[in-house]
Amino acid sequence: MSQNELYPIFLKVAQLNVLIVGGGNVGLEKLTFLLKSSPNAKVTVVAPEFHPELIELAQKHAIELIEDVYKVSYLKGRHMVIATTDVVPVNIEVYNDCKERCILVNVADNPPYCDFYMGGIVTKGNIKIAISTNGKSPTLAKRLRQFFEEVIPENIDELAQNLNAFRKTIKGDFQEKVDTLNTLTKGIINKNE
Ligand SMILES: C[C@@]1(CC(=O)O)C2=NC(=C\c3[nH]c(c(CCC(=O)O)c3CC(=O)O)Cc3[nH]c(c(CC(=O)O)c3CCC(=O)O)/C=C3\N/C(=C\2)[C@@H](CCC(=O)O)[C@]3(C)CC(=O)O)/[C@H]1CCC(=O)O
Ligand SMILES: NC(=O)c1ccc[n+]([C@@H]2O[C@H](COP(=O)([O-])OP(=O)(O)OC[C@H]3O[C@@H](n4cnc5c(N)ncnc54)[C@H](O)[C@@H]3O)[C@@H](O)[C@H]2O)c1
Repeated sequence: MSQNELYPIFLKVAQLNVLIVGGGNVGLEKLTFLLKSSPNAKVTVVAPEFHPELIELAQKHAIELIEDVYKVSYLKGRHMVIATTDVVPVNIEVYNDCKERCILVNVADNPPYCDFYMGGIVTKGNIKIAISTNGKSPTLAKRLRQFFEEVIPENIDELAQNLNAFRKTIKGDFQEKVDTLNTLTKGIINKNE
């Protein structure tokens, strides 16, 4: 069985500069999922033309829109770039320009030109689960996201909040605190014990 070797991290996109190149259907889809998970993400979109829904979404979230074709100068100060244009050579140019500058880049729907993949994301308060199929089936990523959105209870966040409050009250050294928290939470997964 092949193994997913991607390493997931949870980015503070509100303090990173993200550039999306292209503002059509795919640009809208990527921006929608980015903002659904991270409503305060700092994003700029550059394109000569924008999907009307993208303009609407940008206004709601203070997203900067630049009405222009891609130029390498737009990479200045960016940490992460997502290329979504309908012109393959432009997407490849964005990819190469980013690689030269060590900027993380994703050419949407084009795995060989991705340093990272966007994932399916489930958020319940402070709890977040990211799903990857290693690029094998984005449809399955979507279905798994929908499944976990259904089955994970809304009040899972209360559990996290209560444990956070409790963890601040525990006395003892680090190991004693770890032991106390592990004993307390054992029942969450070992239902039969
Ligand atoms: C998860 C999600 C996140 C997001 O977009 O933010 C996401 N794709 C989503 C939906 C979706 N995308 C596509 C379909 C149509 C059906 C299908 O093809 O399955 C559907 C389903 C639908 O819309 O119903 C088309 C598609 N996508 C890729 C290819 C190329 C290829 O696979 O080779 C093609 C074919 C293009 C063509 O035919 O030309 C590639 C990628 N899409 C990824 C992410 C990365 C892998 C994630 C993973 O590991 O699973 C990766 C590798 C790169 C990337 O783009 O980051 C989001 C669901 C969000 C949600 O609902 O929660
Ligand atoms: N729409 C889909 O669901 C889908 C699914 C799979 C693959 N794709 C592929 O993804 C690509 C994009 O699809 P789309 O539906 O978003 O296309 P689209 O025509 O809706 O959008 C393309 C966007 O790229 C912009 N653009 C064009 N040249 C540019 C440049 N030089 N610099 C910056 N922006 C530029 C356009 O102004 C527009 O905003 C296509 O190659 C398509 O075949 C699309």
